[in-house]
Amino acid sequence: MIEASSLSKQYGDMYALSDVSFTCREGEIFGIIGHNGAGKTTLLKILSGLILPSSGSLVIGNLDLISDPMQVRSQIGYLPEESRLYETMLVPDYLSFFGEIYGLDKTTIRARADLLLAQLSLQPEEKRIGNLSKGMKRKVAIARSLIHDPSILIYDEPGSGLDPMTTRFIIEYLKQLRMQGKTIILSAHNLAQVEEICDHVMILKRGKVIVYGTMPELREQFGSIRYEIWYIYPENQTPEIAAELNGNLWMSVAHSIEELNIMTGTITTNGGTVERIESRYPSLEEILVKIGK
Ligand SMILES: Nc1ncnc2c1ncn2[C@@H]1O[C@H](COP(=O)(O)OP(=O)(O)OP(=O)(O)O)[C@@H](O)[C@H]1O
Repeated sequence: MIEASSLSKQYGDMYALSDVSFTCREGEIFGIIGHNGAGKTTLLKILSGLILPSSGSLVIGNLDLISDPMQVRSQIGYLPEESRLYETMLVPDYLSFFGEIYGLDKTTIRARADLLLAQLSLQPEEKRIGNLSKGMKRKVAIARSLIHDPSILIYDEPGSGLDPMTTRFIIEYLKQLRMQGKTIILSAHNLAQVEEICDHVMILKRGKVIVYGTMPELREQFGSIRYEIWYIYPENQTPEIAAELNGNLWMSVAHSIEELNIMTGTITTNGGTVERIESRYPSLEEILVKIGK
């Protein structure tokens, strides 16, 4: 469990983070979203022990990050938004190098590296890192974050700038890691992916938490359900209510059950036949737009 209480980070007079508190349970994927400059990277760097907060506390497992940073760091795998890889190294040597930094023995490093290369479909044996594609480099950075088998993964934009196939691969891999019991905290601009994989989502705005919860909780707080009524109308007749024609079906939107009842009543009274009614929930994107910059 990760427990952040009133974390703030100040640069001069500016607060990159202000009074951020949340709880992340073991084995879940926790998504942090927000517009550019909202404070996501700053928070992820604090969580990974790279920078210290100006105030507040952060307890990871039973350890306090501020008083026991080395111990906490050994449990964390951090994937920065842009990783600097050693371009002239071969991937297995690169992973061995980081395994040694974490104090692992050669046999363990070899076994872990082989497993990670297989899981990530990386067979770049003979290529230097500098000659790999962008997607492969991202996978190497992910392998590096996992070489010491950490229980917590802090990933900054894991799929950014990658083609859809590689992004999909990484999303599926993150789901596998969750099944293995890893706790993952990630930031992402691709909100559809956040909706797909995150158990909890936190929205930051100018360094402050606007809301955090499950997707249904966020929808309840920030968006309202709407109903799409799909119907057939007598030929050459136009509905009395706002509607758009899609093929041979008209579609009108109701924003409450009361409105839905009134609209379906009007449609049937005027000779229309309702084919189906679909509930539409706001997407994370609509919620973020509503919250604004
Ligand atoms: N070392 C620093 N010195 C001064 N200001 C900083 C520093 N690091 C971050 N900031 C500022 O803190 C704010 C939050 O930045 P941060 O990088 O955490 O945002 P972000 O949500 O990750 O943005 P993006 O989506 O663009 O990556 C920004 O205004 C940024 O300019």
